[in-house]
Amino acid sequence: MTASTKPTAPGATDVVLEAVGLTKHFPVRRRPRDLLTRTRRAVRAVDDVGLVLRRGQVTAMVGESGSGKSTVARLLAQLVRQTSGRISLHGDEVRTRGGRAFRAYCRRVQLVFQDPFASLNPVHTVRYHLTRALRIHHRDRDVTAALHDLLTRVQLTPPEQFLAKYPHELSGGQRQRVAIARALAAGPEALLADEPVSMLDVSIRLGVLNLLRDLRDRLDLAILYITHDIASARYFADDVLVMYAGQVVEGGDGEAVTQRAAHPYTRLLIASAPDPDRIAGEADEDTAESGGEPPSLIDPPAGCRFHPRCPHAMARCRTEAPPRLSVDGNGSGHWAACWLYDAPTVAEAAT
Ligand SMILES: Nc1ncnc2c1ncn2[C@@H]1O[C@H](COP(=O)(O)OP(=O)(O)OP(=O)(O)O)[C@@H](O)[C@H]1O
Repeated sequence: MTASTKPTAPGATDVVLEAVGLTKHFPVRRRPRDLLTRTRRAVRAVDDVGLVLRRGQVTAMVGESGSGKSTVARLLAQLVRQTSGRISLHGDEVRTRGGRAFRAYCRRVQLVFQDPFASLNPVHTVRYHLTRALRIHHRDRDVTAALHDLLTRVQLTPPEQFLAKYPHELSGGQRQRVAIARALAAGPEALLADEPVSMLDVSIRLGVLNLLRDLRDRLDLAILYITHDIASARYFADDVLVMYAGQVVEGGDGEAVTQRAAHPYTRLLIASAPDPDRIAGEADEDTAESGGEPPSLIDPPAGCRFHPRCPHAMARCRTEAPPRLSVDGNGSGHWAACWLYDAPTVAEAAT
């Protein structure tokens, strides 16, 4: 049974941002032999990705390096243009770049980058960064009060102590809080957080994740949390999407995906994550054989892109790309793009 792509509870009115069939291929410079054969090659960074961000919910996008997560964030933030597919905010598709509707979209969908040091200008103070963002987006606001609000909201208090500081005078966690405050200055409805804690010391990561959770609850933000760390997604996200080689291979509510992972790749990710409860050397029998590397995105494998690494690969997996299939058949919304969940295929394989 193909899983429904319609949003489940909470209702469709809670949908803030939606992407359908989102695809980004980066052209690769042609080699001399490509000129002869007229081959046009491309890195298929994102292929046919669908996602929904809902008000007051965190959706985690998990996958290993190079799986296309950051490209999805840059597409949603309109920093790069998609090759195909559509992105809509409250049901309105973004069609043109420029103009009032596009500017409103860019205000309402804000991106927080992985490296707060690189995203803040070292020659400007916190006051400058935040004032500039406020002036661009809300010319009529009382700036002093707004600065105070923003810094309090990201728990940099007392605000007066931080306004005159330069990025190098702040800790990594404080810098990321300033970057988050700058995103909030626009008054967004969706926040795209691209590995927001991966450059921070382990000891302060939890504080920043708790801040994002607090913002989700207080401001009803729709948050996309991009990470390679499935353990943090388990802790933090309402919904989880798992990306492999440019495609989303599993999705559902956070608990289902992380506690009852269905796709062999998700199981591999979980088995590879450090887990203090697992005895060293002990491996899930499902994942023990799944070694190997992710495939080339210029020439990805036919069929399921995970099949060369999959311990359960069947003949069909090598030729046909699996659709989203319901994992439990009870309408929970937990799905996997894996032929293991196609009843006729499994029956055939068993005979
Ligand atoms: N501008 C670009 N031109 C060509 N290829 C690109 C470009 N940007 C990204 N890619 C390629 O697209 C693929 C996906 O990259 P992306 O950065 O989205 O992955 P990621 O999952 O975010 O990885 P990481 O966690 O390492 O950032 C990679 O193979 C990358 O080399």
